[in-house]
Amino acid sequence: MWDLARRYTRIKLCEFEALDPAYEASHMGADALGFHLFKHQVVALKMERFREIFRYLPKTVEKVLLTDLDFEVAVQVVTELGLDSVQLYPDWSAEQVARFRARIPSNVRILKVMSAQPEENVLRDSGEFLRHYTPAVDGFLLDSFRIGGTGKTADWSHCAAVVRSSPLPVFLAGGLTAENVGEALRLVRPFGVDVENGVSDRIPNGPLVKNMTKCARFIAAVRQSDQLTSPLRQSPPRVDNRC
Ligand SMILES: O=C(O)c1ccccc1NCC(=O)[C@H](O)[C@H](O)COP(=O)(O)O
Repeated sequence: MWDLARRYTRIKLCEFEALDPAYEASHMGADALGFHLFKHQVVALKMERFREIFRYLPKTVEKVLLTDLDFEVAVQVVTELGLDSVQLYPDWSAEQVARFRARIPSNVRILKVMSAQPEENVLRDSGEFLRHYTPAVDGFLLDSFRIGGTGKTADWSHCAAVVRSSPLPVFLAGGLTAENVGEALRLVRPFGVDVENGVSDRIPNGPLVKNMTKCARFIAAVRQSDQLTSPLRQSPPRVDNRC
């Protein structure tokens, strides 16, 4: 579990494919970094790449695998990679998630992805969704859409209602930037925030690459908002003493 007594907004930056940006982001103050491994990708190749990156990251930075892999492959990958968390896309039942948890290292946190479009969720009623998965997971990642990386924001009043009714920590994702994250935090008050497009640049006809200036501005905006919105919010511990 996260140390919930430490009241600062957890910052999760996605998606990392190379060592340099991951290393820099983790020393810049990101709490968690997201690594994508989806079914259509070559599992062995990506595992090799991630292993190489993980060798150089501070242990205190949470390494999160985003995945839609089938059950047995996911167990193997999560077990072998030495991750801190897994962000699950498959719509396994809570019972299946519990079986998954029993097969992976006990320190690995499970985040269940939830769409802010209720009709995209396996259980359309948000309350029912939260109740179903709460016993099996450690938190939720509430994204604007079922398929992430859209760069689009959701209805933040709906997200705020989800956060209020969730017994577990919720990460807000979808279209966040250094410019709008303060407002998102004020309205939604999530446990953490997740961002991809807002800290990246699109290579024309190519992939997203991390823009380290945008990463730094995003982290600074979250920390500034923590100071402004709640006197109870604290600064995060140093990078070598984080939880
Ligand atoms: O990022 C993707 O391309 C992606 C594809 C399929 C499933 C999930 C994906 N990303 C998940 C994330 O957690 C993103 O960080 C999240 O959707 C926020 O993205 P953005 O709106 O670009 O900030």
